[in-house]
Amino acid sequence: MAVIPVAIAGAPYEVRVGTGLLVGLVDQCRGKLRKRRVPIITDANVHAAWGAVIENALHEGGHEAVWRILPPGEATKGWDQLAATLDWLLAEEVERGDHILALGGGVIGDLTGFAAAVLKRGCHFIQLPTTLLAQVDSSVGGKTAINTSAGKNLVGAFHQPSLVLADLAVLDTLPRRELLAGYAEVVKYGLLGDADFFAWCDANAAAMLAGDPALREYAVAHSVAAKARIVAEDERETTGARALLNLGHTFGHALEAQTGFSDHLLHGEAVALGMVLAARFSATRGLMPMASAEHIAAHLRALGMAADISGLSLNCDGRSLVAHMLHDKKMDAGTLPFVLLRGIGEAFLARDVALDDVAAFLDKELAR
Ligand SMILES: NC(=O)c1ccc[n+]([C@@H]2O[C@H](COP(=O)([O-])OP(=O)(O)OC[C@H]3O[C@@H](n4cnc5c(N)ncnc54)[C@H](O)[C@@H]3O)[C@@H](O)[C@H]2O)c1
Ligand SMILES: O=C(O)C(=O)C[C@@H](O)[C@H](O)[C@H](O)COP(=O)(O)O
Ligand SMILES: [Zn+2]
Repeated sequence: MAVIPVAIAGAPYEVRVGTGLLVGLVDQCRGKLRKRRVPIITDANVHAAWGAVIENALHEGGHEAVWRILPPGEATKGWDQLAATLDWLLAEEVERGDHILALGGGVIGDLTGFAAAVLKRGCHFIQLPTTLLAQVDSSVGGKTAINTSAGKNLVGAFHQPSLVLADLAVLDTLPRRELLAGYAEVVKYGLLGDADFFAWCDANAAAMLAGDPALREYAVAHSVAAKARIVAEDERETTGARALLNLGHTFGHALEAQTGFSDHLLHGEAVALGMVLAARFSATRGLMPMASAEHIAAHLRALGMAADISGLSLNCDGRSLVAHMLHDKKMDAGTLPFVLLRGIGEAFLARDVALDDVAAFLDKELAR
């Protein structure tokens, strides 16, 4: 097992990465489960695949699982399910000192984390991430949120979990499409600040995705360590360090908004496309060779991922995608900083990007 400390001032915690952590859940959570009844929020797919394992683990440890099972999918991360979940937690008489368990992907983690942040002005939660994306990214760092009709993650809070248990065994039941979507957030760490890790991805991603256990553990632990370093430095995205984790997201969130936050385009798929767009846009500004941008696109394509928005049937122009971007949380006094690349492994925050240039660039990409 790899143990990665997340050194948030005032709220440090561990991310444990290994196989079989859920079977030993009560032991892993020692000192945190104060009551017999343990509230767990999950979705129907995860419950079907892993509910019994959790149920048994809690039972053997003298606890009882009390489930809230939500519909799978991005639409769950909204006002309706937040309100209903808060009402449920109140009915279950969850107290501030209790821990709520979030068993699922980023949708469940973001929603549960936000509910925990506002329930009684803040109670504890534990992340049990079950997607590759959630293990390498969303379960770590305390960004919690829901989507609104105006856009992605627009209502939320920074609220850190007390513990993250990334059990690699759960990846065995994850559909290939979800695995690939999660891989986008893995390779992101290479692209934004670690050229050696990108080279490792180039050499090992196919075998890692095919299920090699040692490669999986390395990919997850290395990604978590990269994220832990960044969020410990800039928990609330104020210095610019954490904003680099948004590589591909300004473009990606606009694509998600344009496709109605639906299964048509998963978050990770949008981020993969967004990273290629950020790289190509950087190249058009002379910041990096176009060959490097195309290397990224080719890397994703070789794994079976889409790398071109022209294949998406978006039925829109560049200007309408830019309109979605105006809701981006990085927006600052009328300007929108973009995470661009000076090369693979060299992301930076560009504050001088004209949105007309972005719209014109996107028009070309849509027609590619
Ligand atoms: N808070 C953050 O820092 C952060 C970071 C990245 C992404 N996110 C958010 O995370 C969300 C995407 O998360 P996601 O990609 O995990 O999607 P998700 O939570 O929708 O899960 C993907 C799908 O896989 C299923 N699933 C999950 N685990 C499974 C398993 N082990 N076996 C079988 N099926 C399983 C789910 O039911 C769902 O259908 C987006 O809303 C995104 O904005 C947040
Ligand atoms: O943790 C972060 O910081 C990230 O930006 C990670 C992203 O992968 C994630 O999708 C995040 O939710 C996007 O943040 P947002 O602030 O743009 O909503
Ligand atoms: Zn993301």
